[in-house]
Amino acid sequence: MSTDQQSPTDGSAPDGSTTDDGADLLEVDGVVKHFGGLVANDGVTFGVEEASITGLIGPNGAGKSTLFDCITGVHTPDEGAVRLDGEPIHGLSPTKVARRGVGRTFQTPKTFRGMTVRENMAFAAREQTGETALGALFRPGTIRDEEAEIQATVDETLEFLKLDHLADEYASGLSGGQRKLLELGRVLMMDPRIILLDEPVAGVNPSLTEELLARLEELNDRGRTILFIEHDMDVVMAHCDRVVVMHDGRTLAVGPPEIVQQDERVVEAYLGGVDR
Ligand SMILES: Nc1ncnc2c1ncn2[C@@H]1O[C@H](COP(=O)(O)OP(=O)(O)OP(=O)(O)O)[C@@H](O)[C@H]1O
Repeated sequence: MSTDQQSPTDGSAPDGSTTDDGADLLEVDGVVKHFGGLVANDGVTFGVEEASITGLIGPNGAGKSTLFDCITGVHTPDEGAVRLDGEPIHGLSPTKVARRGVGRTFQTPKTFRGMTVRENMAFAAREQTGETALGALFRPGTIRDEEAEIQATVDETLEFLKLDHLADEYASGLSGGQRKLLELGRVLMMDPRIILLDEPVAGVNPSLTEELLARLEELNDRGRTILFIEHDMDVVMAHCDRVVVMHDGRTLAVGPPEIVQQDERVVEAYLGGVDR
């Protein structure tokens, strides 16, 4: 990546690493991803500080979802590295990346519609431990203890998300916003170090949007690191400590929202209509 993609006023070093005090939990380092002749990610570089809320923004087609796919093991970058706590995670399978502590939600939530809310949550925890039927057969006592622990965490998490009154409803009966909360719940059951959310409030009604954002803030207050893609600039400005702007597959700017919002290249590329 050429160094001139980073804003000199953006709080990041020319190579995209942060110069703030906090350590970067997630490092995206020169990630390149081609689809045939199309370069969807072209040297994307930035860091996500531990216990921060970072927003990833950029026009349609900027390469944001592709980058999430490169971070979470759906795609292997053609070049560059993704590190969690200093350890490379690029090239691992999505399951392995999840087990390392990277949780992810999708634009369209992935829940099992034929399972109840409670079953969806418990299933996510079992997926994370990789428990097999054969293993369960040989360790019945341990499994009973683990199961009780899972159910207790399910109850606690549903209460936290204010979904406890829906515990025995089928996921198919939930609204879109409730399904997004359930998907967040499934991710929390995996106890991730960092949560990646792809447009968490898109298409969610205003009261549930507030609920979801409040839950994210609370998770962050408890030390959870969050990276989310969002098109709603009011949400980004109100809730993010740092913003990463992507354009044409590249990192255009990285920094605090109020600084990034005033970066002329960002305004030109993306924020033209935002009041400053
Ligand atoms: N699997 C794929 N095969 C071919 N091209 C792809 C694939 N996935 C993404 N692309 C292309 O890569 C570019 C970046 O797409 P991507 O979905 O990552 O952008 P985005 O910033 O997430 O956009 P949006 O905000 O619309 O979701 C686009 O030109 C897209 O058409």
